[in-house]
Amino acid sequence: MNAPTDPKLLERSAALQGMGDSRLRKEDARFIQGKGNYVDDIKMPGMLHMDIVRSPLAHARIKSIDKSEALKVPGVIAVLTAEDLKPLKLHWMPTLAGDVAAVLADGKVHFQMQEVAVVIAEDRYAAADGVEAVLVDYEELEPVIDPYAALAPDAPVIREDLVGKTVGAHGPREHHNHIFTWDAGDKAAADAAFAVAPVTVTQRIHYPRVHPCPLETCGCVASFDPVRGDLTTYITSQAPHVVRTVVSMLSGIPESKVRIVSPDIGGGFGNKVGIYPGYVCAIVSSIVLGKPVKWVEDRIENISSTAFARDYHMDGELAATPDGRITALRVNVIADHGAFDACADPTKFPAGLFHICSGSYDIPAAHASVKGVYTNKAPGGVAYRCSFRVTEAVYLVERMVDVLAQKLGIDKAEIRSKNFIRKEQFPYTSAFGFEYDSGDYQLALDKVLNAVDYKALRAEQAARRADPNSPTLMGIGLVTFTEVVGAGPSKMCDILGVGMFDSCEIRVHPTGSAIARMGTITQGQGHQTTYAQIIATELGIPSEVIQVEEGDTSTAPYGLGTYGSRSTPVAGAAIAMASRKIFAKARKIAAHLLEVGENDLDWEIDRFNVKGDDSRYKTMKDIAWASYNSPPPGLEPGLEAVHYYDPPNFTYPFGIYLAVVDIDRATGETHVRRFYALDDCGTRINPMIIEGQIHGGLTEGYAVAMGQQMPFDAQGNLLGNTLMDYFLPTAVETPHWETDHTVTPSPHHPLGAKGVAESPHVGSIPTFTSAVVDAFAHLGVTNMTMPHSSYRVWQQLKASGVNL
Ligand code: PCD
Ligand SMILES: [Cu+]
Repeated sequence: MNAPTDPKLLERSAALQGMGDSRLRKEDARFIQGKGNYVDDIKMPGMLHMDIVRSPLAHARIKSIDKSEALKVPGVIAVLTAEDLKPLKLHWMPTLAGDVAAVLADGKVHFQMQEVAVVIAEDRYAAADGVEAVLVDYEELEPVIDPYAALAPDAPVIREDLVGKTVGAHGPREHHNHIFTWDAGDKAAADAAFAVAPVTVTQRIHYPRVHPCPLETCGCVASFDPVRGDLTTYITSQAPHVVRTVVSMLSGIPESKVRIVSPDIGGGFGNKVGIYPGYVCAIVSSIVLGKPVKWVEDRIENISSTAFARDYHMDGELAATPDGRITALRVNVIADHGAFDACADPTKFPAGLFHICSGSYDIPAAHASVKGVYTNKAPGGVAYRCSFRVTEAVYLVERMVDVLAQKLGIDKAEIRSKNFIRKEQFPYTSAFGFEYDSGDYQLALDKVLNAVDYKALRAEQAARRADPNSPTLMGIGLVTFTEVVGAGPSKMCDILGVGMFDSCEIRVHPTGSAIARMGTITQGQGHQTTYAQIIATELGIPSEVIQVEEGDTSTAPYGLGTYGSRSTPVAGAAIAMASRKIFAKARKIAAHLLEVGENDLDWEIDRFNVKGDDSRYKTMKDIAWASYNSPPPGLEPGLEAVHYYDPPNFTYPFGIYLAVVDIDRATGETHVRRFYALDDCGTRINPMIIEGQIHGGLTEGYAVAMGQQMPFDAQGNLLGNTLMDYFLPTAVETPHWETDHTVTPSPHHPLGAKGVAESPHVGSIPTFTSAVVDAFAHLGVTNMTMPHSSYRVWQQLKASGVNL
């Protein structure tokens, strides 16, 4: 469709608020009035409250649990332990990664704050008092905190339930604390390239453990109806249909009698993909007691026991020619998965999509190996604003390219440009076998370098370095990343056997408004706004009268949910395809009404015109009415369609990020002077929402790079599980963001759109590190471990002898 120029047509097109329009968010009218409806807002008659007894120790045997005092607390109705769940075979549950996790500790605790027992009471206060009164007698065991130490031959056995199990869900296990070893690429080819390489660099890079920390913590209200035998659960889930399937499998209740509803969600960020013991216990309690049971965790519980992210210890190596052409990449990772392997990845990918670690570069040979290890820490390994370990992969390759540039004395921008996959090489198959769909990296890089006047920045930096009295060190960070999002083609991606397609159902009503439902679920992304825009453009119905619903498994078609920036690549495509089914039927109806052949019609914004005579037309509104009133003979009445979209490939959005920092030589404080983010997500549906998503992702990237961390002491105590310690930037700390874009459509997506929401997180974290390290580059520093807090940067200032 060509963009109209005629003012009347422009007006008609603008009235639709379709794709490309920065339409204001429809959901905000409710949110800014405090009218959101979150899990904790849900109250049901007779509802009981659950609270959890948690382990103070990281590794211990449970000698006894005494419930008697707790049961005397007024209002306490029941206390459940693993012993009570055993007859139901629910004391352990399967994880998404093919392991099992304790629902309630079965004889042993494996991490601090692990769930040991639950207390059900008439109100939240009584439940908390009950928790205090449960007496658990522990026998301390030696905790295993360091993942390298976990692999020592004589390391304590963490998972006694797996003793003697030599094969796990992802292949052989070589040690009692080893989970899997995953390999990708061609080891022989990479080794051969290294053997003859004139230049090689190596670097150990730790990406520390962090937590997604959404503002709303996790929780649910489970309500089992003993008369009808059906179960409704309101839950903070990014994947309600998957929860329904799992709940049915675990409970034996037919899936048709299980209804899962994700109401408004106060941020997900990967933290709300998995199934937590609290959910299972609330559901079991509701079934056993025949009453609704609410469980909502508090902040400390959220940070210390629900899914963490990252914790990758990476050894990277690059081989190159003396002029900076990369010839091979090798990487070995020790992945600390905590006590249970509960990573939320597509089933066949224990290390997620780490294969993207060859980045935006045409690297002929590459090999990656990831070893998963158990430690006495909370389980997780989720995609915190990242498409399954893409953040770790991008961090690795971008750090390595900087290290190589430094060794060779080549500028960061130049070495990247030299190794880019060229525009004409797309579709490009990487050494790891991923087929990149489209990109134009050089165009985007040039745009950024011009926008910030890179040459002038480097000149300023040189002058600063030459001045021994300069109060600050100046650093320039540059990252040119590629992501892989839109899981995914069901030939490659599934969750517990269910292919990772997504779905859309659209019904156009007689008066021309419509309702659409998808298998995804917004957590703040604005799907109600943007999804309507796709339909508006496809069908010529104004966005304003298109109602978008998600998150209720009783009404929405089956879908795999929202995470990994998959909604636009997968559900977005399903929306386009469902619209096109309706469009095809509408054309038939229009031809019938106008008494011409279908080929004699032209589509124009919101109507079919008779070719050559646009005084004869039928609008989509006319057609909707006719479809219920006078459909052509032989055509069934109504105007609706369902589409399940199985994408042929992932989409590969990319970006070029540049940061300028000034580090105070006295205090180590890092001031972000400039942050320029150019993103390319193909066709853009709502530029304003994209900008908001980028601001959000950059802010979370700033949080991770500059302050977030989850340190453990030798006993396995998590130091800092409140927002006093765990860094969530506010408007005060957050730098100013400059955004820009190029548009390289995806050739295989019906709209040309790629995902965007994770890019700013994935791309910005290595940019901050690149900038901070760059401030010290002239002093021989090649790497610094996040977070780059003032204290740690100050330590580097001292170590480099440049503190004031
Ligand atoms: N091309 C394009 C793309 C896109 N878009 C838009 O934007 C958004 C986003 O998208 P995407 O990218 O597709 O994504 P999604 O799927 O939807 O989402 C997801 C993401 O999202 C983000 N963002 C956000 N926001 C908010 N507010 N909140 C939240 O929570 C969140 N989260 C985060 C995360 S983390 Mo993961 O889960 O970790 O994996 S993943 C993630 C939406 O609305 C859409 O429509 C447009 O417009 N265009
Ligand atoms: Cu990830």
